[in-house]
Amino acid sequence: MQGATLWEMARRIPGALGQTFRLAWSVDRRMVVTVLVCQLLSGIGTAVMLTAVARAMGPLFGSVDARAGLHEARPALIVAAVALAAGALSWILADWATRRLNPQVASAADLTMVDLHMKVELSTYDQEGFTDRSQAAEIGALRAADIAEDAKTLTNGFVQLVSAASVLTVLHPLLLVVLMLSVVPRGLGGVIAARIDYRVFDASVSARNVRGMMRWYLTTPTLADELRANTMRPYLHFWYRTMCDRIEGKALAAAPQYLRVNLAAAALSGVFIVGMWASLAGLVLSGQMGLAIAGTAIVASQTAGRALNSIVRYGAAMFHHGLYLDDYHQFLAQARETTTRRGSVTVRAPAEIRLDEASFTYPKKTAPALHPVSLTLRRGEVVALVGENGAGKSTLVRLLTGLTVPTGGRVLWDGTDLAAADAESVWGHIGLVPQTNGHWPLAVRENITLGQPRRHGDELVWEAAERVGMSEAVAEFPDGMDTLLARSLWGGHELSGGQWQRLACARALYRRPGFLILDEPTSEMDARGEHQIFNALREMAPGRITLVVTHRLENVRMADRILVLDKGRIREEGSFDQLVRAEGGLFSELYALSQDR
Ligand SMILES: Nc1ncnc2c1ncn2[C@@H]1O[C@H](COP(=O)(O)OP(=O)(O)OP(=O)(O)O)[C@@H](O)[C@H]1O
Repeated sequence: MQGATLWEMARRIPGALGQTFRLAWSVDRRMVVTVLVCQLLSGIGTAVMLTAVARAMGPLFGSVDARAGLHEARPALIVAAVALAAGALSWILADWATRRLNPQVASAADLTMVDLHMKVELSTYDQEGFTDRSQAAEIGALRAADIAEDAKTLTNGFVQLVSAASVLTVLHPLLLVVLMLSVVPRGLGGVIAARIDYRVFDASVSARNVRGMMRWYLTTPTLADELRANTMRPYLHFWYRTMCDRIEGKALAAAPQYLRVNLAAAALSGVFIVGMWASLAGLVLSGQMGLAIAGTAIVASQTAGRALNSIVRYGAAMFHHGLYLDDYHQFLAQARETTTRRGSVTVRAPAEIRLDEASFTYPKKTAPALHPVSLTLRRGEVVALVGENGAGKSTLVRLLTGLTVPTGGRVLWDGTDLAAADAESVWGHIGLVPQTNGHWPLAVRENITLGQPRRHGDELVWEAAERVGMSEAVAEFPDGMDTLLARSLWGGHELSGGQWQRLACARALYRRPGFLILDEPTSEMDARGEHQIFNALREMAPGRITLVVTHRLENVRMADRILVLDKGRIREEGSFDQLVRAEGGLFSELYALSQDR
């Protein structure tokens, strides 16, 4: 942007028009055609109106008897009035069609973006600048409807201009040249101002992003207790204010630049307008143009002037919004490249999951989070995965579930390499309770069935709630299964931390997956809840592979096998009794520490 010339920038407008057209065409072709036809009709209306006015001017001003002149001009005046009305009607219809089109364009742009976010590989989130680019693209998506509006007014300006300019050229070509000159400075001014605007935005996109993220932390009820009780407000206020200042500073620094550009453009444009009126007067005084024709020239020049103004204004706006639209399209192209596309092999619920020297190193990290690991999990087994913070447990879970592919080695589900398997088919067999689970602002029923809706009744939903000890609580909610779980929304109900965890477990159990993974599922639960969950796991174990990640080492007694992960390596493996008794072992040390609190 810094180095782009005005010409290069002006050249972007057709591109932006094309992008907008394609977007609008993809959502509602009928309305796009309506807008285009109405634009054309409104232009024809203007041309007919101006030609008729030119015809009427002669008898109106040339005749000695005003009554006779009016009579002679009447047919032309009627044509002018009808053309004017038809033009206005076309414009109104175009406006109606755009109003129908715009919300659809806005939703389509937004939906595409949100959908792509949900489809990209997890590693995309680790790419440098991904969140900033996503934020810039979001602005593009928000502006998509504005651009459609700009495009309509801009193309209308062109149609009007062509009509008026043709009439004006027939009257005297000089007038057209001078008129054009009067608008060019404002056009340049508009484009330069748009460039400054975009630069300001671009310079503050990171600060905006961070501020937007922090805003959630400062305003959400989830953190309201912590924020108040720990007197965090003054520092957070200072922090937020600093981000506001940074954004504000960029905008304020640009204000004098806008002033200079606008003043210069208006002054230059004024000089050319005076020039046009002077040429018109000169032509009349020198006898090269009759007064009647001069009258028509004034009407035509006013129309052409208005059209040119709207071309300039909306061209600049289009250019401005088009820059964001560019960000949007660039982001879509990049995000599409990183959507999860592994392979086409569909898998079944796994009877055996095997890691074959699988390792993983996060981008921009030199040390692997997981060193080459080989292990096998079998259907019917309950395996516990333990280890200290940062040992690599969640990373291992992501590999086993195909959420990420290993950077070395292979993960095989019944012999199928997950790197070549269809990711959706893999995830269809998984039930995952992650460390941080979503408190989805949906009804209880949707919170349990989310991801695997079933048509036939609520029986299985209640069963899942029962397994995690939530059925009594749900029955007492104001609307039972229909209770909306979002305190921030009208009529919403809030759950406790432990209840949310129980619901996340219910969701995973309801899926009846082939591979059930629970990552710290009971950290916020009471003893009864914990007991219920582990009972449910044991009951359901025969039909699936179960993996439990936990720091509460008492809980791993129920596991058939325990894997102890240490700094990205499996250090120990065995039953609870074996590991507790192992002299100098990491598990026995951690267990002893947990007993010694
Ligand atoms: N997205 C990421 N980008 C870079 N490094 C990461 C990322 N996620 C995790 N790591 C690093 O990988 C290592 C293993 O992290 P992981 O989350 O797998 O540990 P964990 O055993 O699940 O820890 P905890 O018990 O605290 O949940 C850590 O050193 C962590 O800093």
